[in-house]
Amino acid sequence: KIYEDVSDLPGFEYDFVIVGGIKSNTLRGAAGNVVANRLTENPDFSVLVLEAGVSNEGVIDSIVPEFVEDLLTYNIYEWNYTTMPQIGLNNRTIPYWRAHILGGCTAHSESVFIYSWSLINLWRADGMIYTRGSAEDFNRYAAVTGDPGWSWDNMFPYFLKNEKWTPPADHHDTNGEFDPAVHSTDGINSVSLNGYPWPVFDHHVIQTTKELPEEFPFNLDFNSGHMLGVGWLQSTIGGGERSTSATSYLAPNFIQRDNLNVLLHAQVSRLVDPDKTTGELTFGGVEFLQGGSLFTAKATKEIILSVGSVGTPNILMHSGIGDSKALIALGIPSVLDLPSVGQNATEQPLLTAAWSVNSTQTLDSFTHNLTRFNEAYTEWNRTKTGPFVEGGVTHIAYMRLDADSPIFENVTDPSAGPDTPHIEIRMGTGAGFQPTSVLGAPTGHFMSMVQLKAATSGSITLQSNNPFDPPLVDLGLLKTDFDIYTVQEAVKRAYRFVQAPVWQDYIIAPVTDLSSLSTDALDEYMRNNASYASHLVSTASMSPKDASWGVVDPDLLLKQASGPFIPSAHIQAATYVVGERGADLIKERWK
Ligand SMILES: Cc1cc2nc3c(=O)[nH]c(=O)nc-3n(C[C@H](O)[C@H](O)[C@H](O)COP(=O)(O)OP(=O)(O)OC[C@H]3O[C@@H](n4cnc5c(N)ncnc54)[C@H](O)[C@@H]3O)c2cc1C
Repeated sequence: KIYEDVSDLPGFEYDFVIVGGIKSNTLRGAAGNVVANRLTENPDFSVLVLEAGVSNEGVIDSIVPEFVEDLLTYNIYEWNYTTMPQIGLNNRTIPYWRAHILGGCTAHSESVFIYSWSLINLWRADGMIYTRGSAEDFNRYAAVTGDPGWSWDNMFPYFLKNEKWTPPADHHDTNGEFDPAVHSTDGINSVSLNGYPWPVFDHHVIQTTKELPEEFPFNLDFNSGHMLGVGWLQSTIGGGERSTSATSYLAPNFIQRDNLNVLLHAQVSRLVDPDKTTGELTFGGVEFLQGGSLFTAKATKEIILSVGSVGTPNILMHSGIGDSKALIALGIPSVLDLPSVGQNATEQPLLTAAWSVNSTQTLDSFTHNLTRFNEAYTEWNRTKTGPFVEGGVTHIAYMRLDADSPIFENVTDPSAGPDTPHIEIRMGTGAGFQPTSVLGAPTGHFMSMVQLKAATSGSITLQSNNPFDPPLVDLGLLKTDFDIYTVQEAVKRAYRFVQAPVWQDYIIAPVTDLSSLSTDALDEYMRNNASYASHLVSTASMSPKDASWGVVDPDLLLKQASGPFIPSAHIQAATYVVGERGADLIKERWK
């Protein structure tokens, strides 16, 4: 059952208390709901999920795939963080999106509409993109943690357990657009190919893989563990609606379980009642705030912290778990000295390139024209079909830097292996990916590409001992030579992509000609325009049981004394399977 008011809660003691869940209308908060669903499969377990955010029920921007970023502008669905000045971005501070809604960030990812001059400008971030990462990514997790359970072969069944492969909204023939052998129709979370065709643009992309097959080979399915090449986008969308961890794992049939309780508007401040008498540190429960009052929920078996990569270190540090010197300096008594808490914060930088095009078959036709926008919305409302059933991206290209790239003279290759990309270029019709500041007046028809990859390192730290003050978020964007080199190389690849003969009559001109910029000028452009992919990881990193670094052990248990590796992908799929395996590990401990 989902409760809005603490006074309706059946009690304050449960077997498991899960902090952080997500409801359906935004795009995040994936893992907590997965664990809640799987634990309550056992009717003997009682579970409480505490979620600070609001309900996703009926939040239209979290349901219509095309409205992906709207929620980012509505403050109640957002934690409203702002980053620290980013040295690599010429000291810019930027808003850092984190969902404040049931379903977490899976419920609030993509599109911001700003209505002005009767035009609709769209600045698209990211959303619903379903990419699992490379087999090598997972095999590296297994090797680094010393637990083969995290290998690709062992995690693959969890992808199938999570995923419910669904026909696209337009029911088009999907033959040749994915590999059914690596998908499952038996899972919980809907995944589909795009459900609205862009025949002209689609043809140009696929034709490029034929005209430039060496640099841009076609990849039937980048979710097979082998990501390199250009493939059709897969998204967490089903029946023309966004699928989130709240809509899938907390769907009505699951939420009716008597042993599953979800309390919204419950912001957890810290873990309470630390006890070291048995030699092992335990906590008795969690303290949370609702309606101006503090309450405590007790867990008799386990507390599961699943509050995302900003929230998790924040709660740990306010509970006295972290770098003890830094905590004591803020007046927080140290309970466990774990200096890795909040460190290694790893994000993917993102830069956009856009071109005006000689075609009216673009998303701009709908987003720049209120009449067509309303027609499309009406179609979506009536039949869950039309251009609003997807987020705007059509394909993704994954590629590696050349093995003899000069950057490797001084930097060790950070990728997980030779079958793992350094660069992602995702593409689609429309100026949607282009910040309006770069585009100017967003009239006309465009196509755009987004480059991301690389790995930066920042941190989540505290500004005070008040758990309700926002933490300090440093993404460390574009701080390293490798990141700068890789984003520059990604820009060059994007321009080489559109040099395939097929684009000749289609492209009119780049919005900003990045190919004509000198290395220094491109560097400056990146620093002034780059953003992030919303893929923060590693702030509570996993390490081998006996390692002196890290925050959790390979069983996902907080370690006494416990290297950031971001998957070469968007990260909701990885989050879902960590939740799935995490639930199995907990069930195993308590069977
Ligand atoms: C704008 C955006 C777009 C994205 N697009 C994509 C994409 O296209 N594809 C993809 O694969 N990934 C995408 N991601 C990333 C993906 O959504 C996240 O990796 C994933 O949701 C992480 O899940 P999580 O459970 O770790 O944390 P979150 O999703 O952040 O969930 C944490 C939950 O905990 C709650 N919480 C936090 N603090 C507290 C507290 N103190 N007390 C109680 N509750 C609390 C939050 O409100 C939230 O509901 C996107 C992320 C964003 C922000």
